[in-house]
Amino acid sequence: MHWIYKWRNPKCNGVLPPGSMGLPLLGETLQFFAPNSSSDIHPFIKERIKRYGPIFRTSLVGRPLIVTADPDFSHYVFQHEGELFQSWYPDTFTEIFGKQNVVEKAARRHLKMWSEQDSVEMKDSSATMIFDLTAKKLISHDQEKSSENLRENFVAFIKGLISFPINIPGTAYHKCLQGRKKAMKMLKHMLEERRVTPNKLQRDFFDYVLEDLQRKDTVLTEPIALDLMFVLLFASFETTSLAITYAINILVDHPHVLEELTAEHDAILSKRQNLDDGLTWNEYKSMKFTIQFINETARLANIVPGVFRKALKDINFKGHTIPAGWAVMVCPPAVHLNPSAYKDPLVFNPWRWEEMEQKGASKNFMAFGGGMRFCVGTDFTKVQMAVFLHCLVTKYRFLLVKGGAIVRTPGLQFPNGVHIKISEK
Ligand code: HEM
Repeated sequence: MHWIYKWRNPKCNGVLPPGSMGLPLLGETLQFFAPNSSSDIHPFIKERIKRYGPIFRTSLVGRPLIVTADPDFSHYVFQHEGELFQSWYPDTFTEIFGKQNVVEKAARRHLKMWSEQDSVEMKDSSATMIFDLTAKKLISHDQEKSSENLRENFVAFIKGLISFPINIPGTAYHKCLQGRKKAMKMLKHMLEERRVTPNKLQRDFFDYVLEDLQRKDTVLTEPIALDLMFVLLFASFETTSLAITYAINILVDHPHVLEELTAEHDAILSKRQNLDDGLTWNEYKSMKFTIQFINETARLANIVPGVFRKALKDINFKGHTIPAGWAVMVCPPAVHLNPSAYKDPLVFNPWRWEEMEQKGASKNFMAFGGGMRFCVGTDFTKVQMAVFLHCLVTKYRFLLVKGGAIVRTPGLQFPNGVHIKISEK
């Protein structure tokens, strides 16, 4: 009884935010992961905001946690990185790579291939496209030629990312650790090979990292460099492919949006002298509606349902105390679906971005995080999506053949896939 009492009433040198710690050990994990098919704020969060307000406590996967749906507190968490809060992810700093013609070539090649099939499942196919491209640019990994399945290791890693830390064979956590271990082993092996035989013909991001490792004034160490490669590969392919799939799903359902998008891209081609030339940076910069469309996609897709931090000290905010050591989950969907920030928040309306901030983070838009750890891949993702959409709408038409339903667990999922038929115009 004493133990249960202590579980339900954790120690705090002030006033803990209201909420329930759920069952001993399990906490409220099962409710958090319960699938939900609405696009609205996940019922786990919505019910608790109603009951306790926008900052509440809970326990997930064995950890005490403060959830914030409060724009001010979420902003405060992002702004005090390193001082009051610390990320749960490995420390990395990086620079993003890429020339858009590489992206365009990949998009054209894949679209052509897909148009020759009866139908394609967008989530899997776009993940393959993005992973192939990123893995090639970062580490010259060619999935088709390699005997090892690097992507499979990342999929296992992602699936177990938020799970009970029980490391026995069969659990998602165990598979996650194994996935990371195998991927890290492959990366380490590559690094050792590269040291012996540097890549001279076609340099990739790994070569730049290796070069930096050899400099005297570098802050990089081998483990940091390997972590960096791992984080970049992991962060890039699942997120962007979900965003592309969500975008296609939207276009299928919103012909007037597709019409305006197509008009913008047709206009780009009509101004170009040689149609075979690739997209230019200026053309990308002129894609005003496309960027509004991408922002609205990021707002409603809510690909990252929670951003995690750990409180470094006791923190007092708006009458609540966040005890040192507790985890904090900033909840972007609650901010993105707040009717006082977005009129009719569940309606897909890219035109609303005409009056809103066009890029970056704000208190009301945190699809890519905020503060010091703001997503380094934001611009790369936007370029990738814009180039893909350009290649798609200028040359192809598409229709949904099967699937398209959305479930959140609470991460975005397409349980029956999004099967589309693509054909040349
Ligand atoms: C739709 C696509 C994407 C979404 C929604 C997204 C979302 C996010 C969010 C919310 C964060 C903040 C995490 C935090 O504060 O703890 C983040 C960080 C990060 N993202 Fe992305 N991301 C996307 C694409 C990418 C891509 C394409 C890359 C790399 C090529 C990338 C690399 C990173 C890295 C390395 C960080 C960590 C930065 C740090 O910890 O300092 N992301 N992303």
